[in-house]
Amino acid sequence: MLEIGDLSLRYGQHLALDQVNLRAAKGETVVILGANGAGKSSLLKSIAGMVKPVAGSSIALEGRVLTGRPAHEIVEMGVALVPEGRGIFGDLTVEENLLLGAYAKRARNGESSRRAFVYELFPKLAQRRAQYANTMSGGEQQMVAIGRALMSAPDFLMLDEPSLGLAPVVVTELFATLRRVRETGVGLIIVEQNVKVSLSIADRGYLMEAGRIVGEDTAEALLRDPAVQRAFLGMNTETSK
Ligand SMILES: Nc1ncnc2c1ncn2[C@@H]1O[C@H](COP(=O)(O)OP(=O)(O)OP(=O)(O)O)[C@@H](O)[C@H]1O
Repeated sequence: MLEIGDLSLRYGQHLALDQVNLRAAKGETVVILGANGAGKSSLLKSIAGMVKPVAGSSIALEGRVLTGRPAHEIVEMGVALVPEGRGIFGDLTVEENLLLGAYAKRARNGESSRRAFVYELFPKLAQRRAQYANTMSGGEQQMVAIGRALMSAPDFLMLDEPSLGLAPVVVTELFATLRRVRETGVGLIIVEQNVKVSLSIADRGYLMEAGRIVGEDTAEALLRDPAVQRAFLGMNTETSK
């Protein structure tokens, strides 16, 4: 279980996260919804150790404290982030990018079987393992980013806007693949603007507004929630009733 308690984050005077509470279990898929600037990326970055939360915040994995640890230690403890914009190395090949993901000590055993799993998940990467990452399409680069994160043998995989800039058919494929990742027992925490497709593979979701969690429910209930439909699914629930 990944447990976040009273997590707050400041950028100077700006309170980007205000006492956020959230939990996710291994094998569970949790989606975080919210408008631009709600704090979704900041939440993932805090968990990943890329920004430092306010004292009193708590982030724990199976009871072990993650708060305040550097990013590489958090990867070592089993939490990996696929950042917004992917963060892959364009002048390295697909395979070199994947191998960079396996630097964690926890990933040294079973490195070749994990690589085989990534290539099975993304056959296109297998065909193009020697191609430079910056010559790949947006969807393929997203596969490289996810593949690289999986190479660290995470218990929890966090994804920041994985569908950004991808064609609808590519998004559908990507989420089908994430469903397979989840079947391996990995917990998924997904920040997504594509609410319908992300809730369709999720177990639960959280709603964020101005740095706070303002709602939490099962994915099914959120899909039916008029407030979610109005805010994120472009439905006019006043007239559709
Ligand atoms: N490095 C930073 N310095 C100062 N303010 C920041 C920084 N990063 C984010 N913020 C601010 O913190 C708030 C939350 O930003 P964050 O990127 O977490 O939101 P988000 O929900 O992920 O939004 P988006 O969907 O647009 O990416 C915003 O008001 C943003 O302007």
